[in-house]
Amino acid sequence: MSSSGRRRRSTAVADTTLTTDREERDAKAIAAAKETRVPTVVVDDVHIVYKVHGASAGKGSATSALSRLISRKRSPAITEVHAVRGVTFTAYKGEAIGLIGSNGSGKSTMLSAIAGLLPTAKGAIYTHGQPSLLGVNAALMDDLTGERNVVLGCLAMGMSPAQVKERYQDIVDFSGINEKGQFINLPMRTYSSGMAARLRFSIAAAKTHDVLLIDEALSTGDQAFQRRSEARIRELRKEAGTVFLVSHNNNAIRDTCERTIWIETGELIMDGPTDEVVGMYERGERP
Ligand SMILES: Nc1ncnc2c1ncn2[C@@H]1O[C@H](COP(=O)(O)OP(=O)(O)OP(=O)(O)O)[C@@H](O)[C@H]1O
Repeated sequence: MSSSGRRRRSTAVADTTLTTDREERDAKAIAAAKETRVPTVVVDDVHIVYKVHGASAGKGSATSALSRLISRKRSPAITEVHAVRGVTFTAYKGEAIGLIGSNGSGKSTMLSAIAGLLPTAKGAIYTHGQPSLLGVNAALMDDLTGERNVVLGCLAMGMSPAQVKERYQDIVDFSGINEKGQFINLPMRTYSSGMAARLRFSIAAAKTHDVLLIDEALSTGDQAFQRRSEARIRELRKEAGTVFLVSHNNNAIRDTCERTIWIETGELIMDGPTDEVVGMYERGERP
């Protein structure tokens, strides 16, 4: 065999070992979570429907809006978007669960509903403890400095001023915002979208959450930050509750979550060990 052939084979052997290790880890984690059996989130046949007002308003231009005003025509009918269709699953304490699926499949909608930000049209969601949604849109104030946002964000999460003082430097260091200058003293509007997302993640990750819902936060940081945040998610999981992670980065899902739920057009396609589910998703297969 040529040396490159040998190299290829040894890489393949290493890959298989990695996969087997991961499969073993995932199976153990799922079994442990089921053994302790403390359900943290129960999603029972949930349907979520967005109601879009004036969606069929013709061209949607200023002229057509003005002509509607002048002619006093009633606003057009409400259009419904059925984003989640009969999804059912139970999450247990200590689990980190990945949510995957193509664009518009309903992942973010599902997270918002678990966080209690969207009502269900049918079915119910029960949570044990307080779910916290950490999305790329989590509210920080653009005109305030990073420093003020850290303080306000921590207070808003229920930390005491003394706890904020104690954790402040760790949060700034974790975010890496100051790696390229004293950005923490500048208004948030001067941050790149990646920097802002890193700061949001760092603030939310400073606290132990009962149920932490993370929407795409990991894909915005650079490699070093992604590694730090993956390690922090593992810690958070140990410390307390359940972590949900929505991401298009399958490697982040593989490294962070032992269980994955695959949603497509609002329906649950598969729920099981990450390697199995992500593997099928990547191969374009269906169970
Ligand atoms: N505020 C909204 N109003 C109306 N429809 C919405 C709204 N937000 C999402 N939708 C629709 O709901 C469906 C699910 O969207 P959602 O954002 O949950 O998907 P996603 O899986 O998170 O997508 P992506 O991977 O692109 O972030 C899509 O058809 C989308 O167009």
